[in-house]
Amino acid sequence: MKGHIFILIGPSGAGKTTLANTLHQEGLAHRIVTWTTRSPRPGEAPGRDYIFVTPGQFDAAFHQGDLLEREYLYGTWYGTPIQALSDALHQNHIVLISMGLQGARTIKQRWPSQSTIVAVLPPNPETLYQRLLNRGISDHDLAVRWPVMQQEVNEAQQLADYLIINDALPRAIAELKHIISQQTSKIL
Ligand SMILES: Nc1ncnc2c1ncn2[C@@H]1O[C@H](COP(=O)(O)OP(=O)(O)OP(=O)(O)O)[C@@H](O)[C@H]1O
Ligand SMILES: Nc1nc2c(ncn2[C@@H]2O[C@H](COP(=O)(O)O)[C@@H](O)[C@H]2O)c(=O)[nH]1
Repeated sequence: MKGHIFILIGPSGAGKTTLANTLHQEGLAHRIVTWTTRSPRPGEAPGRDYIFVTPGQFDAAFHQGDLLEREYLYGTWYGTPIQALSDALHQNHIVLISMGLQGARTIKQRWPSQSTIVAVLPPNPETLYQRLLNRGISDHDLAVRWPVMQQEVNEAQQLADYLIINDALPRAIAELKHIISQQTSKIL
């Protein structure tokens, strides 16, 4: 198996999804659609951005063994479908996925030599705050996500193999491509 999983971690709003979507759309990395019990945001499509399910459906999938890991973040469950991820690795894909810290640890333990953790961090807290507002975050979500931001930054820095400061987006994209090239010996 020569596939590789690049896991993006970091606080909410740091730009993990934006970076991942860019490389997915350019055909440079494989997307795994994960499961969540939250509702879609405006512009999100079921099956493309997430598999949106009820807590009951999520629980059933987890207990049937369909999810490799599950993580409770910001009052919501998230989980990775095991079949899709194993298939992608067996097909030698370069997978790029955004995850919470606990999920990243689980994947690293399972595929230590085939996974790389990349922390995506904002240039400063003010910019992060503004990006969350620009994304149209609700007062409730802001109250849940913002207070844990600094702890997420600290823990992400400790866990990651690489760090990207997502200031100017084109630069952050170039850095991510460089990391993937280094780890896989593929020129992106
Ligand atoms: N370099 C950048 N410059 C300006 N805006 C950016 C940049 N990167 C991302 N954004 C914007 O910031 C917002 C948050 O980005 P994104 O949704 O990708 O964050 P995230 O890390 O995936 O968050 P979450 O963990 O909540 O899923 C989005 O509106 C996105 O368009
Ligand atoms: N451990 C996992 N974390 C996941 C998964 N899918 C997404 N996530 C992470 O959840 C937060 C919040 O996402 P949002 O879309 O509600 O803003 C973010 O950090 C994602 O990376 C997963 O399958 N497992």
